Amino acid sequence: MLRRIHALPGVVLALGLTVMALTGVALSVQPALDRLASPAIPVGTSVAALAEAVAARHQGIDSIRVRPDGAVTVAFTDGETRGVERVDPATGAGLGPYHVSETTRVITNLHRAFLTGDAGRAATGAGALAMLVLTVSGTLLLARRLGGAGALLQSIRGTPAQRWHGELGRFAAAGLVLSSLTGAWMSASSFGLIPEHEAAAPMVSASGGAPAPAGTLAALRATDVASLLELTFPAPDDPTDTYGLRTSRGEAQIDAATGAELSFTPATTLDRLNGMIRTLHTGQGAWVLGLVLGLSAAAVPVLGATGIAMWWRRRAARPRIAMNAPARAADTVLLVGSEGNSTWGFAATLHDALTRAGHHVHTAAMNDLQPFSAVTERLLLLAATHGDGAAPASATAFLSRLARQERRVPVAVLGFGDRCFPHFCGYAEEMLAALTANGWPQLLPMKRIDRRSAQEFAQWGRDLGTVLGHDLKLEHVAEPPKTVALELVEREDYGVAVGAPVAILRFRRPGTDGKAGRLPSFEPGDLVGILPPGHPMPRFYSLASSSCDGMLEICVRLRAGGLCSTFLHALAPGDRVEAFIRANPTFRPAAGRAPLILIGAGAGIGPLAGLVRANAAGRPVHLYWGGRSPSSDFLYEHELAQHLAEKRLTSLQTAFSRGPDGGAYVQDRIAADAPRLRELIRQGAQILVCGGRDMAQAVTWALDPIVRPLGLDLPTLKSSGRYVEDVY
Ligand SMILES: Cc1cc2nc3c(=O)[nH]c(=O)nc-3n(C[C@H](O)[C@H](O)[C@H](O)COP(=O)(O)O)c2cc1C
Repeated sequence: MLRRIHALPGVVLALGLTVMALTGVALSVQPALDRLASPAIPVGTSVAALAEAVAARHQGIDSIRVRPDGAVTVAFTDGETRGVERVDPATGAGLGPYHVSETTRVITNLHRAFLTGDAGRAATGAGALAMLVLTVSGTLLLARRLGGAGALLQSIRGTPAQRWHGELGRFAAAGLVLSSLTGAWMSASSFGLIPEHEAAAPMVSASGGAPAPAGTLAALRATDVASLLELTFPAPDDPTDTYGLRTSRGEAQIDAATGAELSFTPATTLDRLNGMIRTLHTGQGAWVLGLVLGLSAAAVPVLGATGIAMWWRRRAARPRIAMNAPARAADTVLLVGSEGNSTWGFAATLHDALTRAGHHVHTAAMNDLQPFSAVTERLLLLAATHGDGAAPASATAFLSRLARQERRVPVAVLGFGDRCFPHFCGYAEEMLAALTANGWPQLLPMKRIDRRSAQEFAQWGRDLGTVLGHDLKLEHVAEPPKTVALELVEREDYGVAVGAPVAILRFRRPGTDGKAGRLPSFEPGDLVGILPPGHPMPRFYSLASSSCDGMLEICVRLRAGGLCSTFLHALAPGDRVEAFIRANPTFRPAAGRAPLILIGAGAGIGPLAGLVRANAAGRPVHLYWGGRSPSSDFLYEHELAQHLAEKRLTSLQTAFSRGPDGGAYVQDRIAADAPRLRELIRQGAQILVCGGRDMAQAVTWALDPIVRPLGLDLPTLKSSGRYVEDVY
């Protein structure tokens, strides 16, 4: 719901909000320019002295105004000539005619009303409110994603669009809340929805005597120019007319002959509030605030573009569910937890079969769980597992939402996973434990589906049909991933002599006329899915290059009986494979220049070497890597030496289990380097680990005593994104 509140106005109003924001940026620099252009208003100069100095240069004066931008102007009538000039508030000397440039006028009009009068003003008012809703909902979404309000400043992981959106959003949030609240207020008061105080001056009777020179009038002598807003002069041919003196304290009428204060109407709280809101919105008279608000507004176009990119990606990735019943009318609620979208395909098959059997089925992402209606009879949960037994993207908020659900209905959990992972269907199990602990009745015992097995899914469908009292045939045909052909151009072989063959394989996209084609976009640490010939199930490998390197590189260890690794190891230059890219945004270096500690073993060096290669900016990067023998499987040996010389790599520690020095593992190097690693972690270093599960486990044991004295532990580092793993 919150995401919809954020995404819908964001996508629909992006263009209008961008116009308002960019014009706001242009106007925000005006107070600083005005501050430079206008002489400072002195303290200690009386309004009387200023009025007298100005009166000496003109035949008739209508008013002296101190404008919100700090300029002091005089409206005068000299015979037939009327005009407005800027004056020096200290001396009353003329500084030339006052005018607002045509450009500023157009920008202001665009900002306030899209150049279209009242309708435009109403639209910008609604835009300000929408911006407020977007900022507040965006902050709540970010807090939810990072694990609560207390985690709002933690590093943000995800795709580049997600990271830019989150980083800029939290940078600009305070300024945008201020601008949108004050903008909505000003818009409401311009339409009379909030009263703008305009107290009528009381009727007074002036003495009617001959007007005295302005410089002699007591009430004007007692008022400092620093507090002046406006002084209106009496009409020269009307002896009963008075001076009108408006200051921040209120409005007074002054007798033109005696200088006595005939009336005083104090400024109300509403007057002061309106003035303060105008200053907070425009920054006029507060130029630093103006610049801060301008910087916040400058983030809006980027927030709009990245927000639309994220929305489009999510929309395009999700399969269409035909005949999706609204939640309030559904007897069956089917929720999906998926990262790579394949579980959505199973959900669509189940949804169709249940709908054909006469059920009203509402299918949605697990994060979009809504309170059940009175007609809801059952809940079906289809959940994949990602990370290391973790929730997939569309289920991260599910368990906390489930805890708020009042009604319990019978529930069936179907886990999707891969038996090769130690936490097979770990997230589905975590979910089941939470459901059981909270007293949810089970519709069916939990089932785990290995590697998207259509047979296991069909079997579960039969069991579900038995419980529902009718046949349920689930014939799922997995949609094949959209692949591209890749051609092997180069291979390097290692490790044969030590019984651990590893190949570095470099592919290109075949193009026309023998030229390379355009590779899909990817970064080191993303995954490439490769379909072994005749097998629909892809195998995933971590990428050791970025698409900017002009080739796709992977490091593959030959596994005994491994279908895909055997296929890849048999490839010769010129051979082709069918492949697709799967982003792996959690395994990325955090933005900034904090040191990186890269730890890996064997073929796990692939993505780490790719990260080092991409470090042209010379960020401190320390690599710990373990192999078997320096003479047989020292992967990337020459390239790493070059990276050290070019400062892409700061330090390299290797460990060889069959080395000449008796053998050591990467965790031994870590333990031996404890003081240096502790110092790097104290400086905010991020740790990225890639390789086999046993190595990763041994690394956590070696690191734990290193981080403890810093008041840290690995779960904390993991949850803040400072310890990330790509483990297989
Ligand atoms: C990076 C990655 C990590 C995974 N981690 C696990 C895991 O810890 N346990 C598990 O059983 N399956 C794991 N899997 C397998 C997925 O759960 C399985 O492929 C599932 O069908 C994916 O569904 P989805 O495409 O809807 O996200 C992982 C898959 C990937 C790509």
